[in-house]
Amino acid sequence: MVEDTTTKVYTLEEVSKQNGKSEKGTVWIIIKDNVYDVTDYLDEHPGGKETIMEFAGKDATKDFVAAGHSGDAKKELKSYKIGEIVEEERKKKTKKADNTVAVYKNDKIKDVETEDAQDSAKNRRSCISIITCGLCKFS
Ligand code: HEM
Repeated sequence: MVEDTTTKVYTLEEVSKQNGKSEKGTVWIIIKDNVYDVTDYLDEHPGGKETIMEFAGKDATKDFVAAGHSGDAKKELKSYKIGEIVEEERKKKTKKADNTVAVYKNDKIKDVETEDAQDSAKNRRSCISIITCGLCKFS
């Protein structure tokens, strides 16, 4: 039998529908652009069912990280992964403008300039240096 290794991708809208209110009562959450089906974990959660239910169908990254979960908790989380968020809707490395990308740094999202933008900034700086030196010579 050939194992299916392709990762399933979901839109934010698809995840938002799995908020525990459907007929099956399925609960999905998003942590760092990964999608987890935690339906069977709710009653086991040492932090309580309601803590997770608050994020049913939503992104729980900030609060999951803020709770300071142990390595064991992170390992456990992995076993509930069912897929990832579609590229265009991911928070990590989402192309923002032509010359910036959003990246995760210390669990905060930050826009950084791409190499092209950094190169053009360097070129601008060296042009200014040449003009300044020229003006100094003639004064
Ligand atoms: C949805 C967001 C989540 C929040 C806000 C959250 C919050 C918390 C909090 C506040 C505690 C501390 C409970 C206490 O000390 O009384 C805790 C413990 C714990 N949580 Fe969560 N939790 C979340 C999701 C999850 C998920 C999805 C898993 C695993 C599948 C998980 C696994 C654990 C474990 C194993 C503990 C025990 C302490 C530890 O090993 O870190 N949690 N959680």
